[in-house]
Amino acid sequence: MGERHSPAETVALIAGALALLAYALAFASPYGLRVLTVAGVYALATFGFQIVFGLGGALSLAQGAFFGVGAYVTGILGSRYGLGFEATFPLSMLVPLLLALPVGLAVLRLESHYFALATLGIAQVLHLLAVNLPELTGGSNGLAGVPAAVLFGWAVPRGLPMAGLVWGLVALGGLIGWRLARGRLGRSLAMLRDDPLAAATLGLDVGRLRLVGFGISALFAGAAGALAVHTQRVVSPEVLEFPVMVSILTIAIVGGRGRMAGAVLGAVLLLHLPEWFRFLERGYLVVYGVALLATVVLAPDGLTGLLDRIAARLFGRRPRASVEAKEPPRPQNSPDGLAVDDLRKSFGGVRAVDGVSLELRPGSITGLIGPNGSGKSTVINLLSGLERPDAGRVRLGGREVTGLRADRLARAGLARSFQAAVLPNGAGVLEAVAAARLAIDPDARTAEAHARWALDRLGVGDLAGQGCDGLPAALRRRVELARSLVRRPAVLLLDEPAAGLTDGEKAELAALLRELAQEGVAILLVEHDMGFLLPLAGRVLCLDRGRVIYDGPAGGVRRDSAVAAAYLGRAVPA
Ligand SMILES: Nc1ncnc2c1ncn2[C@@H]1O[C@H](COP(=O)(O)OP(=O)(O)OP(=O)(O)O)[C@@H](O)[C@H]1O
Repeated sequence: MGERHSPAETVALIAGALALLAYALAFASPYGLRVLTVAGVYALATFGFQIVFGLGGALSLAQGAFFGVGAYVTGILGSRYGLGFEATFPLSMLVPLLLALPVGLAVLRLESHYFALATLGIAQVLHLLAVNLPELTGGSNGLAGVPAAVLFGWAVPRGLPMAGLVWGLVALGGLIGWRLARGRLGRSLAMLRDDPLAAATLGLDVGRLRLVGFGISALFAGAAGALAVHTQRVVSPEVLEFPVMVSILTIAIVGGRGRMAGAVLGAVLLLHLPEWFRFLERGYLVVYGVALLATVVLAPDGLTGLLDRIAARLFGRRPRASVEAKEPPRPQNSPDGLAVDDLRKSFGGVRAVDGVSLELRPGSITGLIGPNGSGKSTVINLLSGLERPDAGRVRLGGREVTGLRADRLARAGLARSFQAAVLPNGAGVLEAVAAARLAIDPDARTAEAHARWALDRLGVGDLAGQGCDGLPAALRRRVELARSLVRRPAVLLLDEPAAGLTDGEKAELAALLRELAQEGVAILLVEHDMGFLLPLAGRVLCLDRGRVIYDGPAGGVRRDSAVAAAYLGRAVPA
């Protein structure tokens, strides 16, 4: 999170760079230099893939295709039109980007496996085009005699100069990729990787973020494709075939998902393995397969993850710089709260929500009860934008917001919790809470200071340095609530926040909710636990099969015959 490299990481980076330099200058044969150059090309292509796939979790199988497009743009413009590197290189990045944007708009909202297939389709269409447009592409033979990269009038020869050019661009690309990954984009992408719906309820525009990631991946792939052609001096449909994609995917996974250093490490290793095991001849593939399997099984976070763990064991974990708590500013709370009129939603034949009207006034706590399956969660999903209503109107702060997307509603001041608290896998607690302000604070340190304030307010400030994984359910709920609180919402929708809490914890939660209401937040509380809910809520609505069967003061719920009938066979919960 916005932090610099640790000393150990810096030493490792410098040592790695020096080792590569020494090898290139003193030991590498011309052939060895060529392998090293190609490794650099693949590292560059993988930087982009680390952003879209490693961080964003979108398995884009178009990365190989963008690489191929970049290669063809340089090949065609260089060999047919005699354009120099200063023109072909940027165009080799731009054309894949121009391809990625419309394609991305069309396919990025698909579910992950359909998205992977759709992007694979792009690669196949491009391959067909490359083979079947011989006037332009040279057909299946491709184009030979692509000129050297001409830089400031100097034709960069193969060997050391070309290796220098490629690795110089790898250093630059790696730095840009690292900054992107550590910055707001990378942190946002990492938040939506595991649970895009939850990320949207924090105000992140999932579609736009993925599109930006996809576009960046195309830029990197195009740059790599251009350099590949200058290294090989030929371009053929092979650059658009699946092995390129498989190599990029393997490099990312072996090196470590989402890590720029992983892309470099993975590329150098993967390109050199065949050379090191060449003496095994055909047996090499078995060794390669076994090495790959071993890495995936033994180092699931890749080689960089493994190195991290070794470093942590040797030097101990880095103590987190302690973060000063800072109260996030309150936005102008919407004076009118949330007003819902005749909301309806059916799933097939099931009328999950059937004409619900309610009003959440600033400073009020409203309870929503009903037997299992009566539509309570669906109401919250409709109000938070995760489902679109079939009919009805919703106004937030006096503004019509019916059918608005979850991220827009979140940015308009609405926050929600889930029945099972959703926290990002592998993230630290402070990081997870700070991430809830990604849509508000561009600066990570400010977001962390606000996150610390929210955790303190929930009495779990001491969790700040811990990871989310493995937290007990009650603490997960508090951390999730901190993620709502840190955004200073005007309207807070809570789905069974007291489930699984001890009596003491419930009392603390009740006190906090009262405080929030006093500050002007409008709260909707879905709850089965009447002992918790009724003393808190001013007003209670009871749903049965999607309809409101009680709407009145909390005190009247237990005496109401319709409520009793809805819970027939079960007593109205204690
Ligand atoms: N995505 C969906 N697709 C199909 N049916 C759904 C969907 N979501 C909810 N339903 C149905 O809508 C009805 C209301 O469900 P909902 O989860 O809103 O109830 P609930 O009151 O929150 O229940 P619980 O107290 O068990 O959480 C149920 O019959 C449920 O099966």
